[in-house]
Amino acid sequence: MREGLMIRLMRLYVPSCIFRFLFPKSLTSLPPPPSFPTSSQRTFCSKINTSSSSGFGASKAMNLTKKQQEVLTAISNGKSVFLTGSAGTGKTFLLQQAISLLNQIHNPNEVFITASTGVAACALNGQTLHSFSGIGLGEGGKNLLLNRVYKNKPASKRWRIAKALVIDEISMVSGELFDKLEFIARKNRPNNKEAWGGIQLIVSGDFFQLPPVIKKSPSSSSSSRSVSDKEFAFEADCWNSSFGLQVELTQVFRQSDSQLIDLLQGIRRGFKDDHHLQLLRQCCSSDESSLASKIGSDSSSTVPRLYPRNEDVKRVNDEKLRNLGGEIVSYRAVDSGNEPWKSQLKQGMAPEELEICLGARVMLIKNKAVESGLVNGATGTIIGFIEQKGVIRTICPRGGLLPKVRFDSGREMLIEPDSWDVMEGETVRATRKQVPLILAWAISIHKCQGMSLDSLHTDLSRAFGCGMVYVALSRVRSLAGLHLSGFNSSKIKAHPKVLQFYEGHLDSD
Ligand SMILES: Nc1ncnc2c1ncn2[C@@H]1O[C@H](COP(=O)(O)OP(=O)(O)OP(=O)(O)O)[C@@H](O)[C@H]1O
Repeated sequence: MREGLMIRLMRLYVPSCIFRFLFPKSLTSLPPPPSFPTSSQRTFCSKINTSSSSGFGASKAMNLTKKQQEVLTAISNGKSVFLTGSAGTGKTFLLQQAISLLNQIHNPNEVFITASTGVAACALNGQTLHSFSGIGLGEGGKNLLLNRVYKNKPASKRWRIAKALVIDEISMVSGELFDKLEFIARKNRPNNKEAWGGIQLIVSGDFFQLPPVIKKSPSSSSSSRSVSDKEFAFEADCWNSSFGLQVELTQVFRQSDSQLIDLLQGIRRGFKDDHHLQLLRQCCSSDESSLASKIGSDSSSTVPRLYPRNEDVKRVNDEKLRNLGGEIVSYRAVDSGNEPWKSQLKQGMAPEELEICLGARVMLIKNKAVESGLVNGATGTIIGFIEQKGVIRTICPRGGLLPKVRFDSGREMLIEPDSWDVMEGETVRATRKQVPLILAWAISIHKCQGMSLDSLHTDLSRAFGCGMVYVALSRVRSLAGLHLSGFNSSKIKAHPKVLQFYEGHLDSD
């Protein structure tokens, strides 16, 4: 870290011919400095337009809040940071800024971008935490996992050379795993006795959102230590020594309606306030026909349905597609690269096979034209298929038939294939090429974590566990766009340990 800062400072103050002589490699690998606003430009809030863009991942010209700025300053000072906050407070947005900053401070080949889920990893062009760390499924004691990493040469090299490690969606990493990874980091870096062997750690997520999937061992008896002892990462023994700064962002950008923000803050904490329940009941429409009579059948058919379970998502999308009765056009993804990175492509948003037809409801899963709102999460309808020369023939049927989408904003666009990389430092390890669309009549709540939607309908009758209701509801931008069915206040749940963790000791704005 100190070396990176020194290079940046010298770059500012040393004549370029001398700098090039001193750091021939660094000079070519360091991109221009980050363009986040300086402290004198902290005129946030009033300049923010929260309603115009659809989807997530759009990086418009925005000013950072004081807290967001502080996080970047701490990172450039070499601190390890835990970044949290409720849905829509800009964690992902800030993480993207942090990644470009880290890539300027360090050699990008020594900066590793990971996430606990394939969807989140693909969204950041990173790899899953499991594939980065070389621990396989992560089952077994820490020494067993360490030996597995020692035998995996590329993985132990990653641990040795890492200067910075980014972990997104930390809420889905258990405390048990967090401790094991810290142990592996330290053992691979014996010269540095600090936590994580001195790797700068940038961790982001909201523990009130989806929790880790804990496999209960069938052999565990009451006397043996349960796997759920350290269920959440903040319960890890090494948690506090891992960070120089733990920050909670509190300013919500996704929603601007204070009534909705207040309602979501309550649900996040598992509160069942009468006033909030009353508001939610007003959003209920018992079935599809009552939703249609409430908002009109044209509008109701375009509202994405969020379901807790994948089988419901598949059933609804298949049913709606077949009901249109049009000729199905299929797009088959082309994958390249080696294992284990290639397998991670299957966990991302881009489907192996995309089946669509005229009239199908679709969602964009890549930013196409940020300035016109054609970003990740924008929804629309297929209005035609047009033959195009020069596209990847193996993906597209009949040697180049591309789908044309009319987005809900009114913009139309021919959607060309795009690519998703699994990166390790600056090296591309695997790539999927596919048309960047998914069917959007229905989406799973797990996959929509991170999205912003103008409207949604969610059937919560099969919701399970803590945080699921909160994740579903917090995707919407306004109360007018929120439609519910199967709602039951008993499904609003926050974990008591999470509540306790957020009480007090985080630095918030
Ligand atoms: N400083 C800012 N000014 C204006 N808009 C911002 C700012 N920070 C973030 N945003 C916008 O707020 C929206 C939500 O941000 P983001 O998706 O990063 O939130 P998040 O905390 O990651 O949410 P979730 O937990 O649901 O994934 C995005 O449209 C983002 O561009």
